[in-house]
Amino acid sequence: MAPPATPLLDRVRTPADLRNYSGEQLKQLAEELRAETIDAVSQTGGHLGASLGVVELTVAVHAVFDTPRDRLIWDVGHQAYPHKILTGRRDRIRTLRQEGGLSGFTRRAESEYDPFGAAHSSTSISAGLGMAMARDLKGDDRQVIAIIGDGSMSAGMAYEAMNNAGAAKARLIVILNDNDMSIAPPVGAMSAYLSKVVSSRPFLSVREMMAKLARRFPRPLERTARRAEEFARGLLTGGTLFEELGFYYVGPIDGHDLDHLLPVLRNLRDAEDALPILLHVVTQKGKGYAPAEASADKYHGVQKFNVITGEQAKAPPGPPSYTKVFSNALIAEAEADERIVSINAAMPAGTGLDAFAKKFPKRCFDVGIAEQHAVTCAAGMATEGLKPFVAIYSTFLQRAYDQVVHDVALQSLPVRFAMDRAGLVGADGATHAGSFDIAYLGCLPNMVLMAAADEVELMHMVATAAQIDDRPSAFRYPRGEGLGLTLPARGTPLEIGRGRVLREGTAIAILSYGTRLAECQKAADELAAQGLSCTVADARFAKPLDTGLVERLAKNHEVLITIEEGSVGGFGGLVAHHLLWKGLLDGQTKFRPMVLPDSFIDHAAPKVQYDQAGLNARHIVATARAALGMAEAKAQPARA
Ligand SMILES: Cc1ncc(C[n+]2csc(CCOP(=O)(O)OP(=O)(O)O)c2C)c(N)n1
Ligand SMILES: CC(=O)[C@@H](O)[C@H](O)COP(=O)(O)O
Ligand SMILES: [Mg+2]
Repeated sequence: MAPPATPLLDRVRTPADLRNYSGEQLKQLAEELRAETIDAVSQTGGHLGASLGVVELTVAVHAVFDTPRDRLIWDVGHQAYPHKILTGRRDRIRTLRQEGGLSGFTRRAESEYDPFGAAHSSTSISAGLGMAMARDLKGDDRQVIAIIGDGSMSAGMAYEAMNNAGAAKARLIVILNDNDMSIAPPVGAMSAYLSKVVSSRPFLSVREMMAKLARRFPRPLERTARRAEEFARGLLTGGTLFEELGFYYVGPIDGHDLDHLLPVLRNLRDAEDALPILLHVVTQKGKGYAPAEASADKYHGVQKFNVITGEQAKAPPGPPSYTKVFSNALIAEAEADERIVSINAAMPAGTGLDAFAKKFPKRCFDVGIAEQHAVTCAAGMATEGLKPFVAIYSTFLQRAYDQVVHDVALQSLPVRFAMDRAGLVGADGATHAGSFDIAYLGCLPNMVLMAAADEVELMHMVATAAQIDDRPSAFRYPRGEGLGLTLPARGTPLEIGRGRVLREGTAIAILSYGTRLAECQKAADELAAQGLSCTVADARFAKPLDTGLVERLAKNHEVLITIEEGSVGGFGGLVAHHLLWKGLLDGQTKFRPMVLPDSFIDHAAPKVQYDQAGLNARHIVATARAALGMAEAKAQPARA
C-alpha cells in the first residue's frame, strides 16, 4: 500500500516548523502524523496503541513549547513515536526497534529532543523535578514538562516525586495522560479514583478552563475572572488529591481536542507562579485506528500488520514459549498445593499469569506497576504460610532490589521469584535486557538461584521452588520459544545445588548456566570434529553451587569455560571465587568465564545480540581454542 499523503507533515523537519501552523493546520497535521505512525509501525511492529493515543498531545506540546530548549520528558517512552517523527527522526522511523535503527523508547543519545531516556516507567516526574531544580539554581527560564500515563501513576516513584515537587514549589508541568489502560486494564485505588474524576463531570469547556486558569494569566486579574476561577475550583473536587500534594490541578480535558489543548497549554506555559501543575488529559489508547480501538489491549505492542485489515503477522507455529511453560507449570503446582499464590506487577499477560488468574482468581494478585510493593507484599504473604511466586521480568526486579535484600533475603522468607526475560530480549533493547539478576542475587545470603536450560528444566525448577520453604528462591528463563521438548504433566523437584553432566570428555569442560546449553552442545560438536574432546555440563544452580562438579571439571580438564546469559559478577564469578579459594586455579587449569560484555547491547534480533555479545557456539569454540593456544579453527589431531 502506498504511504499516506502527508503534505503538512512533509514540511516539518523540526518542531519549529509547525509553530507557525494555524489551529486548523495543526489538526490536519495530527491526522497526517497518525497515518504516518500507523504506516511506520505496520512495517516494524512496536508499541502502537500508546503512540496513537498521544498524537494530538504531541502536536500541541511541540506547538506551544519551545522544545528542545524546554524539556519534554515522556514516561516509559513507548508512546514517543509521533514525537520522534516530529523531532527530526522521520527519515528513520521505519527502522524502529530494528538492528541499527531507532530505539523504541526515548534516548538521550538519539536526539536532543529526548532530554531523558526511559523504558522503565514512572521516572518522569522525578527527572523533570530534577531538571526544574537545576534550572532554578542556574537561573534559567526554560519549561519542564513530564507526560506520564495513568498506569505509570501506580508506582511509588511517582508519589515520591509529587511529594517532593509539591513541597519544593518547583515550576513543573506534569501532564497525566489518562487513557484508562496500562498494558492490561489498570488496577488499584488510584485508577478507580481517576475514573471517578473523569466520569463525575464532563470535560471542562474552554470558557471554564480559562476561568480556572485565570490566576495564571500573566496580566493582572479581573475580578470576574477570579470569581469564575474560584467557582470552577470549588467544582473541581476531583483535583483535590493532587491539590493536597501541592499541585495546581487542571482538568480533566479532552486530550484529542486541539481546540482545548492548545489554549490550556499556552496558559500553563505563561503562568507565572512557581508551583507544580498537573494537567489531567483524557485520551483513548489506539485512538483513530479502528483495529486498535477495538482490540482488548488497544494494540499496546504489535507485530508487523496489514494496515487495511489490522491483521498482525503471525509467527510460524513453534514450540510453546518459556512464559507459557512456566504458566502451565505453576498452575499444575497450584492445583496440588492451595498455599501457592502468584503476584505480578501490571504484567498479567507478559508473565503468563493471566491463565493462572483465570484458574485461580483469588490466588492471583496484579498489584499494578509497583515492583517494590509486589516483593514486600509477597514477603508478608510468606510470613503467613502462603507460597508466593512473584512473576516478574528480570529487568523490572531491579527496581525492587532493597525489598529483595531487606524484606526477603535477610529474613530468609520463602518468596519465589520467577524471572522471565532473562538475558537479551531483542527489539526492546538494553533497557529490557535481563542482564544483571545473577550478579545482584548471587551475592545474597540465603538465596537459591536457578537457571533453566530448557523448558523441561523450567518445569522442574517451578516444582523445586514450590518445595523450598525455608529461604527465598529464584529461577530465570528467557523470552521466546522453548526447544520443543516433550513436556511432563508436572515438574519433578531437583536436588538443591546439584548440576548435571550431559556429555563426558577430557580436554575442555563447558559448564553452562541457562539456555546457552544448546550453544554449548553445538560448540562441543564442533570441537569434537576438530579432535578436541569436551565435557558439557548444566550447572542448574548458581547458588548453592555444585562445588563437587565444579572442582571435578577444573581438575580433570585443561580448560574450563563457564557461560551464562548474564553480566560479569554472576555465575562465572561464583565459580571463580570457589576455585580460587580451593587453589584450583593456581596451576594448569585455564578458566574462562564467558559473560555478557561490559556494555549495553542495543535492540536487534536475539541471535544477533548474542553474536554481538560473543556468546554463541562459535565464540565458545574460539574461546576454547584460544585457551589451548590454538589460533585457527581448523581440524586438529585428537587431544584426548
Ligand atoms: C517499572 C516498569 N514496570 C513495568 C513496565 C512494563 N510496562 C510498560 S508500559 C506499561 C503500561 C503503562 O501504562 P500507562 O503509563 O498508562 O501508559 P499507556 O500504555 O496506557 O499509554 C507497563 C506495565 C515498565 N515499562 N516499567
Ligand atoms: C513497554 C514495555 O515495557 C512493555 O510493553 C514491554 O515492551 C513488553 O515486553 P514483552 O513483549 O517482552 O512482553
Ligand atoms: Mg494508560
